[in-house]
Amino acid sequence: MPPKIVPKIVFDNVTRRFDLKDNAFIALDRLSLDIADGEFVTVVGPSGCGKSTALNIAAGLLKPSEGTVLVDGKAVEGPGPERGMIFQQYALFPWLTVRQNVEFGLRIKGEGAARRRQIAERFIDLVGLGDFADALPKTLSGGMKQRCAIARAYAVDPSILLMDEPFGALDALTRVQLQDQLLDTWSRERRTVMFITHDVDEAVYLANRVIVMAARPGRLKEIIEVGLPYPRTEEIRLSAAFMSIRNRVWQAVYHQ
Ligand SMILES: Nc1ncnc2c1ncn2[C@@H]1O[C@H](COP(=O)(O)OP(=O)(O)OP(=O)(O)O)[C@@H](O)[C@H]1O
Repeated sequence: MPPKIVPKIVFDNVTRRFDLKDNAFIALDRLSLDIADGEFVTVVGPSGCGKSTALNIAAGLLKPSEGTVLVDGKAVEGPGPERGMIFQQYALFPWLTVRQNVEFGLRIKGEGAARRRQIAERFIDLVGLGDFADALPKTLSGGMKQRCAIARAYAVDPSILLMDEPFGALDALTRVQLQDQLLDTWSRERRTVMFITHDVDEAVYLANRVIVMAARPGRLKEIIEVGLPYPRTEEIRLSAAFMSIRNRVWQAVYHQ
């Protein structure tokens, strides 16, 4: 018998209610979803369909009302170093330099000074901020701040990246560059990625599978296999095959 493959992340019938004054509001209704080790999934859907709620439950920042999220077969009870989070708002420490921001998680992890510096350097270079290692966040552009946040998340070597609209605030060109950089690192270091976006093109360009959600109550609507080869290139982005998948995702999101 072939060995049983345990998915990296399992949403098992996950419901989250928020208690309002007179009633309970269902933000996420019985979400069940398996994400394989090394897989890149993107999550799209109308505003309020529970995307961030699902991601925050996987991150351990929010408890489900019912159901469980399992990571490597173990129930999530809180945040953990194997899960890195990247948000739309860069969430850098403004009083620390790029290097100090990137070293921050390594310090918590207990890495010594020399090793911290070495690892930070590697990831700062990877995201193209080598010339800005000693700069404070306020002197950086939005794209550069997000690169720094990505370097900080990568540096602690999480096996899972949970990304909540990380490129949402960026201009189109920076966004495309960061998408390519993210795919490049993902293909070399094979992390499992769950990535929320409002941008259908971005969702298709990055993913193995696109998870489409619906609102009121927030729930899984459809899973669309992308099936395009990696590395993804401009040629793929402009191809008829890409367009056809993009149109399917668009229909699923906007004609609910
Ligand atoms: N702390 C809270 N208290 C009450 N309701 C909440 C809370 N957090 C989220 N909600 C509600 O749950 C629903 C799902 O929210 P969530 O942020 O997960 O949606 P989303 O799909 O990420 O939306 P968006 O695309 O706009 O970011 C929304 O209707 C929201 O108002």
